[in-house]
Amino acid sequence: MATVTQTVQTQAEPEYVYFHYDGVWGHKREVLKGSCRKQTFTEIPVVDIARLYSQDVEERIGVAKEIIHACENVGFFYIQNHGIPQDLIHGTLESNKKYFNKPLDEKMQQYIYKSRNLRGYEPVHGARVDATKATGDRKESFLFSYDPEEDEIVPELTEEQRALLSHNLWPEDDEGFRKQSWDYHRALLRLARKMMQAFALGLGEKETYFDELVTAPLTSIKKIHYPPQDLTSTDETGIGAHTDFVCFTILHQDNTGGLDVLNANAEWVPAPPIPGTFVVNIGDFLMRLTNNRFLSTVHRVKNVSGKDRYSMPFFFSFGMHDFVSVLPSCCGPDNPPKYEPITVSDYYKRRHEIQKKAFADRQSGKATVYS
Ligand SMILES: O=C(O)CCC(=O)C(=O)O
Ligand SMILES: [Fe+2]
Repeated sequence: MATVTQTVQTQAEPEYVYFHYDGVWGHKREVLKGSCRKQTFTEIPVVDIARLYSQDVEERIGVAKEIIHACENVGFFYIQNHGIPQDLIHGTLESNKKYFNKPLDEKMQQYIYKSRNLRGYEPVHGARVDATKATGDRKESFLFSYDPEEDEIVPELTEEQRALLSHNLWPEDDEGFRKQSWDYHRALLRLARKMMQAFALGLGEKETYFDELVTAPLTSIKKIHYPPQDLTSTDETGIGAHTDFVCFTILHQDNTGGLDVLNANAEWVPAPPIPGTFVVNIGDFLMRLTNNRFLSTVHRVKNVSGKDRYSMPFFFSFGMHDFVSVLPSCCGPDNPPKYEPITVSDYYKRRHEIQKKAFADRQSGKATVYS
């Protein structure tokens, strides 16, 4: 007698990676396997930007094209030969460490919720990017933002424009920390403006296309200290998976490692430290401006090294008062603008409201449950 064997095909449940995007946690990407896998990156490209400083525009265009390729395909890339002196970086990292070594009550004098617009110090577990983690991010940070008086060329601003600027909360009696921070900021601002010119060139615009939008840009430097994570806890993370909401970020990471970047198959690709480089990543605002041509890529930090990790993202956006629409070179009859024009100020106001509400919900014990 013949036996009939019945095979029951069980469909595997899809797996997802969750992340924080556009101010909220809960966005997800399916982990793609087998024939469903897409063509996507498996490493982060390195771009040598020395030729951006060449007198020959063709040389500059060559680098700009490499940069655009990375923005479209990865949204993350290292820059090499960027021109920022190593001793300036080293001095700034040392002064950051000194700051984080101060007693907590001294640092809490600059608590971000004492400031009007979230500038200053945020303690360990103060932020919780990954809402599935009960304890919050295992990191402390100090954030300060653009001050026109500290720019190489002080921009002329109306009273109304000045009113939109941030108010930084500096530690009293620590002139050295403040001075070091602005020296580093000035150097990074010069580099960021250069990068903006490269984006313009690579997109086929005039090199100076964005110059007027970056005379008084919204910038922030976040000095971060990640103490070693508790390896026995599944609840610990350095910073949860997220996208940055600015135009782009120039990140300095020390040699500890722990930064991961999410590709289209929802695999985590490491972005290990490469001496002498910065990591540049595209944020939501530049993705918006390029009608999604540039990728604002999800990333996270897990500090499982057993050591302290120090990093410094420099976040860069246009001026607060600037009204920005999707770039003409990134839309057309078959590709209409996906986004309304918006001022940077309104865009940020919305994001800050979301952040303040999330903080208030946490304080009042209101829980959000994610599957
Ligand atoms: O610390 C890092 O390497 C990344 C930090 C980061 O992604 C952020 O602050 O947005
Ligand atoms: Fe980030």
